[in-house]
Amino acid sequence: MTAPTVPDTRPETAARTAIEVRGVSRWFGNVVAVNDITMSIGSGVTGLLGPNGAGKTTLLHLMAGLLAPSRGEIRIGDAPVWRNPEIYRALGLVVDREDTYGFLSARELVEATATLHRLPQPRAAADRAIAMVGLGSAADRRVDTYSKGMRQRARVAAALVHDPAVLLLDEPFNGMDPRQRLELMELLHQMGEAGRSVLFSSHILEEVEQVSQSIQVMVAGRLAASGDHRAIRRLMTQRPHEFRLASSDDRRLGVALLALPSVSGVELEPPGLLIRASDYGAFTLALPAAARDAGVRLYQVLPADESLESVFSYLIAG
Ligand SMILES: Nc1ncnc2c1ncn2[C@@H]1O[C@H](COP(=O)(O)OP(=O)(O)OP(=O)(O)O)[C@@H](O)[C@H]1O
Repeated sequence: MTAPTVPDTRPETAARTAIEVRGVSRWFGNVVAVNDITMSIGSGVTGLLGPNGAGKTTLLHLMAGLLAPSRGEIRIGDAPVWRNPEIYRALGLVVDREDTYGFLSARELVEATATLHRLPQPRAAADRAIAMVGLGSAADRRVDTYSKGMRQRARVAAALVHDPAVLLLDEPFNGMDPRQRLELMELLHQMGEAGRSVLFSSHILEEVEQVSQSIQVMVAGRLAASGDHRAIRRLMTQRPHEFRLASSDDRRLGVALLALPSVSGVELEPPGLLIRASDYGAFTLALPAAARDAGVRLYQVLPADESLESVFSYLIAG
């Protein structure tokens, strides 16, 4: 039997520590949850974007060594993840479940985690992690008296206590209010800036593009796209799209819009207009000027097929 490889987690090598996913599939009976994924995650913040059921949780659990790949391999740094408990020195995971012991304070929770990691000074490590997530003043209160955002912070502190080079978070923004969301985004950003590889899953593009340097899009178990937020936004907006418009003169507006290169169809559908645009981004940019030039006042512009599923199915079809 070969000895488990210990990944190098010194801060100066963290920037090089990447998660390498090579040809990984995972199936559960007949369900293929992750289908032949190859990706490489470097330092900084990466968003794993996909609709419900895309396979994000399964992929994160594979990366965290909690699940065996049915095929392929995942490595962190130079070390395989599966059957390699040493990997947990380099890895922190925040799962998508409210499974914190409510009777503990955040400090007790984080210190217990530090002890499990056999850190030499668990108390000091817990204090550091709690300060990082900004829970200082509430750290000695029971976790079940916290808001959802505070509980999430406590769980992030526990995942961070051993200063891992890689942090994985499953839907960390779920159920948070806008302020808590911003605070957590700032924290992820700081951790990425410090050279860690931070990967978090989400089904909301706006959330992912605000904080991620790079985005991996998963649909139906497959990697559908990857790139920086501009490239992904472009992919999602330069696509055919339908809009419903209401205006002071729909007929006149319809004629004016037909002249736009980004418009491929116009139908008068009282009480408004149905527009088929060949390019979402170009159309939304051109619309206000076209209406103004035609002397028409716009009352309403509604995307007619804005569901995330339609965006994602376009991506896999494309
Ligand atoms: N233990 C399991 N047994 C059987 N099927 C599973 C299991 N875990 C996941 N699946 C299936 O694999 C697919 C991917 O699920 P997964 O939870 O990874 O997706 P997800 O993108 O995280 O979605 P969500 O955001 O809804 O959790 C789904 O069809 C799911 O039903």
